[in-house]
Amino acid sequence: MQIDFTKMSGAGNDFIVIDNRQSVFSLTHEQVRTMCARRTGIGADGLVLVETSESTDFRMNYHNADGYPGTMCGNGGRCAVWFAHLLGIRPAAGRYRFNAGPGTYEAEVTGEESVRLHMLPPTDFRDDMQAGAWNCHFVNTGSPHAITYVNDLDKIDVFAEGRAIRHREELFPGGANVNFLEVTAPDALSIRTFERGVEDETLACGTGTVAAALMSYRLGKVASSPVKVTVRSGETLMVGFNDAMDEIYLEGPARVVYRGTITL
Ligand SMILES: N[C@@H](CCC[C@H](N)C(=O)O)C(=O)O
Repeated sequence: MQIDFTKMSGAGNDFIVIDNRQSVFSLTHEQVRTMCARRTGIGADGLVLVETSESTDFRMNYHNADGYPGTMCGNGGRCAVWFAHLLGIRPAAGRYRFNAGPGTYEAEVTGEESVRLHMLPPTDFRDDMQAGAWNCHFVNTGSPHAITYVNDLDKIDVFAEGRAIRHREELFPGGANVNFLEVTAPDALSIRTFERGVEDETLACGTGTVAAALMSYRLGKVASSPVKVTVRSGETLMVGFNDAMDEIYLEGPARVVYRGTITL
């Protein structure tokens, strides 16, 4: 089976994006893992299928690199919108509505390879959860995120420490993505994320970035919206929100890296 794909980067969080509006592909867990494998496959944090939807412009069907369906992917959603724009799914519109999991999302193209995604309200804020030596907070922003604050982000062994927290099922049933945050200004953070389903540190995580900004505002660690969040790739994502946290956006780059064909 030959599959045409587009490799995309959402601030360094990278994805294999496939136009599956004709429902040609029904990829197995092993096929997704094979495609996402860094050394022997295309290599990606996840795989996005853009599919038809009866009620919106398209459906985003997201899988993590481990081959299993993921929960909401913020950077993947932003890449899917730019991909839809390039496909001309709604020519000259610029504003899109799409389904992802149980949710419906809105987004707009804000410039060349720049997308603003409107996120659903967060749920399940929790504080002061002790994961070994780490005092964690938790919130679900479409995906589950554990959050801990550090003073020197570059010195953290994100793989080892993040993996240990990720598997604390007694604290986070089903596991969680793990975010290490450093507050750098009254409106700015730096973040590093160990991602569930990738089982490694990623260069960015959209729902993690949103979790970081909302948690930090709620705890009084940042003073205003929007919050500028510097991710591991060095790029910046913007998170804007109102005090009620029922209007939230994630904005940043969504780039085409290359296009290719793979034979499975
Ligand atoms: N990188 C994504 C998060 C994808 C889902 C996450 N790995 C999970 O399984 O919870 C993002 O940009 O939000």
